[in-house]
Amino acid sequence: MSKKHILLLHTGGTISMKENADTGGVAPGGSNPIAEVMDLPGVDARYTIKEPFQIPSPHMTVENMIALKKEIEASDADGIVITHGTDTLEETAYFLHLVLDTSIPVVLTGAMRSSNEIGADGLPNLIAAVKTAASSDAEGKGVLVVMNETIHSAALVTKTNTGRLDSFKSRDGGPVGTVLKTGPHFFFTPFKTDAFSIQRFDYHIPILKAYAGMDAFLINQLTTCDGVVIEAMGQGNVPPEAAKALISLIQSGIPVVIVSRCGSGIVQPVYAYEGGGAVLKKAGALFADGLNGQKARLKLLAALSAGYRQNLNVIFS
Ligand SMILES: NC(=O)C[C@H](N)C(=O)O
Repeated sequence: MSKKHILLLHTGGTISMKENADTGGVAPGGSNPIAEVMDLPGVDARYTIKEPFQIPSPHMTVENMIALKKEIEASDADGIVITHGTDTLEETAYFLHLVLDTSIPVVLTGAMRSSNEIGADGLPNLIAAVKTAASSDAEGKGVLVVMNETIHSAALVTKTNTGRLDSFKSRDGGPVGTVLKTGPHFFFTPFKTDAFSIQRFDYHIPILKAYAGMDAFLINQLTTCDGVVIEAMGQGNVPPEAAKALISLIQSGIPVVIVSRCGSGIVQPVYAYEGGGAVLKKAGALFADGLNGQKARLKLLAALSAGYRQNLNVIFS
């Protein structure tokens, strides 16, 4: 059998950084240490290696994500691995999950420790990601994230811890698989919706967080936005003054998407008191199931870009 052809796209992040022995600071050096690794032990594949950019992932933009989409669409590889900073890895993974129309494996990975730190996880993560991308078992599963020998769906995974190697978790749905010495082993196939055919992406969609005593001040500044995501309390509730301001945004035609600040669980229009989810829903707020704020924002952006402005209640149902 011929070797699988893997397109490796390096974008930066800690996986490509080194710790300065004198200052302890972690930053990109002159060259990307992970891009120099050509011979991955235990993997039988051939590679095309590209480095479209080398940035810390807090610098990642939707434009960068679109550039990755184009690289993937232009490639004839059997599988794609993207190395990425972990801070926004889930956002790039989820955006690609929403907009790519492909069944080949697309796997993102990164590192919690830079290449010369004790316990550096970049190389083992890269090997596990390539093993996954080279497996036909990974086809048709949407975009995957491989960290710490665990395979996650881009739709479910989030970074849960600032520094631990096991930071990436799929809190509600659970991981979709694990990477063994022999290759990936899947527990189930994650649900994947049709790809959004995006046109433009210059939308202003801020994310707000609800807090006890939240008033209208911040929300009233958002009258020129294309949409707002609010990390509401519990199942999707906000304080009364914040609710009034959100409802007036909705009435002026601005989509308002409700997620929960809990970090786990599904938002539901349960509570019918002032500011409760049932009242917000009745006023036209959109509920984003179990998505976190940063993913709900990308879903709204993709839906607006694909022309679903009048059907957002179908997309967020
Ligand atoms: N572990 C990491 O990659 C974090 C880094 N700040 C980044 O996202 O670029």
